[in-house]
Amino acid sequence: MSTEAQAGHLAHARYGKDKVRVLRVVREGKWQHVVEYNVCALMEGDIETSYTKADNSVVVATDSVKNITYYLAKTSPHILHPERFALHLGTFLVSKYAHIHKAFVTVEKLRWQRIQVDEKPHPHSFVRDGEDKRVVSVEIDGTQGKGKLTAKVTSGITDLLVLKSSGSAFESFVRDEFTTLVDVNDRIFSTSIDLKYVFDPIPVSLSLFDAPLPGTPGGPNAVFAAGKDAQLSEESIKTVKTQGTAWDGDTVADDARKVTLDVFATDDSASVQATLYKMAQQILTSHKHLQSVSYSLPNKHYVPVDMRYAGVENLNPQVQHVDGPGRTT
Ligand SMILES: O=c1[nH]c(=O)c2[nH]c(=O)[nH]c2[nH]1
Repeated sequence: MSTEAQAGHLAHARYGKDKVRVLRVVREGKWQHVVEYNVCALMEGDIETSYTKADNSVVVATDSVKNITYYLAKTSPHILHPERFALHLGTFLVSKYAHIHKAFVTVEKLRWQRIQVDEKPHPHSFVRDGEDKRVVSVEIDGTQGKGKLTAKVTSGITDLLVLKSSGSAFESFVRDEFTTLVDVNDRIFSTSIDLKYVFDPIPVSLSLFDAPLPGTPGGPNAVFAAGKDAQLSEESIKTVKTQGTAWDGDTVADDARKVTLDVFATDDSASVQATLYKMAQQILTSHKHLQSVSYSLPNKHYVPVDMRYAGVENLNPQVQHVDGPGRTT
């Protein structure tokens, strides 16, 4: 909420529930799938009087928002796919409550990868193989009418920690009275990568989540009516004309992570700026339904230790210490 101090009126109101933690197991015969999400679901609409007149009749309790999140975590056929789950939850909130006109859902997906036993994936055992998270933010806009919902989806990665011990230089930058940094043609490059990409907006409606997607025999509802946990099979998703859109967020996410790591590893980096741009260009070139890509790569500086105190020339530096972060976006 914000109020304008002088006029003393309500300028903006948005509320909901944050940090709803969901672990969902989907059983498919011997194979089990798990997702762990941190969910934030916020709403806007005709809710001003709850702030200005203590009128709780317009308040869907944040506790109910938490319960809806768990309800859809149990029943949504889209639960294993963060973009589609976030779209379902946001669409549900705006569709169910006449006076709620916008929903803002963020889903953070933690990494649980299958444990490989003797190089074979285990059916129900998983390992946290990195602290980076996939983050999906969805805005459902119902201000043009409940029959005309549109969704803006921004996805990405946070906290992807990387380091390369060679293949990075930083030379020929502005040199003046404020410059103390020396040119280096071979340095450590380490950073915690944050990536965001914005999909083309898509139309949504609640029936889209319940009815079969085109090319999906029987549709998700049929499966749930039969009392089974299920997901849309990957095969059926591929037949749907959704490639590269927010519906297909898993494919884009896998590729974006791969491109990020590949370019980081293989680029003969002239600077953080130049490497970052190459990553973004590659993602945009191969994903036509993305409107923009942005990266943040705060440089984690490792500085060679001057070891002349011990009579040691720390050349081709093998001992380095960590300096505070620069920030490049
Ligand atoms: O790749 C870099 N870009 C910079 O802008 C910068 N600034 C700095 O001090 N070191 C680096 N490295």
